[in-house]
Amino acid sequence: MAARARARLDPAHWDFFAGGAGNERTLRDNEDAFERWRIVPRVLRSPGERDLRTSLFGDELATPVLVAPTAFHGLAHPAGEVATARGAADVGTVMVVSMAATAPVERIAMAGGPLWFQLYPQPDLTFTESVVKRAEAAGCRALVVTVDSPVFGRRERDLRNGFLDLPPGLLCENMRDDTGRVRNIAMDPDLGWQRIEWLRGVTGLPILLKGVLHPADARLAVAHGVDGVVVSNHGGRQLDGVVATVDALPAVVEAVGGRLPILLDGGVRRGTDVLVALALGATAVLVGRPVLWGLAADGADGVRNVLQRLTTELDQGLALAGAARPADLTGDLVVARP
Ligand SMILES: Cc1cc2nc3c(=O)[nH]c(=O)nc-3n(C[C@H](O)[C@H](O)[C@H](O)COP(=O)(O)O)c2cc1C
Ligand SMILES: CCCCC(=O)C(=O)O
Repeated sequence: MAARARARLDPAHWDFFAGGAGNERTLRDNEDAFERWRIVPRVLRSPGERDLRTSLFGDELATPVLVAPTAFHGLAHPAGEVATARGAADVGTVMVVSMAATAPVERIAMAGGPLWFQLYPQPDLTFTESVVKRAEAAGCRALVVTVDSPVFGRRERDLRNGFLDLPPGLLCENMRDDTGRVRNIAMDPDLGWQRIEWLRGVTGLPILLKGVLHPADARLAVAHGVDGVVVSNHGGRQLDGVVATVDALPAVVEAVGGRLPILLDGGVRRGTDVLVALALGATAVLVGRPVLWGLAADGADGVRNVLQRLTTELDQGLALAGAARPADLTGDLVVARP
């Protein structure tokens, strides 16, 4: 799917989607780290018909594989995020809409599937609040606050390509203010826990923090009353050299101690990767680039295809490991290779 996407994309846009920060160590390591885990299956457990349904914040999803928020789907396919949302809705999972989407959240919502909204809190609080209200009004079911980006990562492919902004005709439609002007997305170096407390007062939606890697931050997330944590390094696009997400997961799971759902993204490319993440304590995973490859290759069908394949592989993996449902995937079913 990646090869088909690459053949279709402008090379600078391929680099924007595929690339990471710095030497791309973390980008590579997210995938490689899954190679270091091995499954220790159970036998004679009569897994029967598997049941992949996953509850999150009161909604039931058909699969624990969600669509990570990624920017600029209009670069991948003319139907952009609307096509992505259709593919996700078809498989019965959540699409997390990026704040940097090239389609308005109201139109993405027309695909009918469950949406969450990803937020970069802006220094302008009045505007930030208006974006949150807009996402709520469009029917988004949770807010995913990206906390790993006080400044933008150094993406050398984009610097080399001179890829700085969207081409004419594409805009960050959810950055329109009440005068109709489209604002630039600001990264806020002053973002701190007080902003999370402020957000808690602004919205009744569940709040997830995306980009937690350190167990101390996971404990603070619990203390601040957030509703979920996404173990993520932004797909290796922010700080290069950061720990791979599946390697960071166990300590975060231990710190949270079951008080919040923990999700993971980064390097999930196979159903067996999902299986390993769930066995290590994640409730669900999100996929970024594979969804973009599906979108670029085949639009909504390609997105559906990618999500369905991961789900089918997970289903088969569950049966072969002796599990009937995600909750049966316990930590004893995986070992780290020496
Ligand atoms: C092209 C691209 C754009 C992204 N845009 C956003 C974004 O707007 N907001 C955000 O929180 N994360 C963004 N991310 C990070 C993803 O949500 C996710 O953390 C990452 O892609 C997961 O890794 P994977 O691509 O290996 O599955 C982006 C990632 C990519 C590849
Ligand atoms: C202003 C767009 C930010 C997109 C993003 O988060 C990424 O490219 O990783």
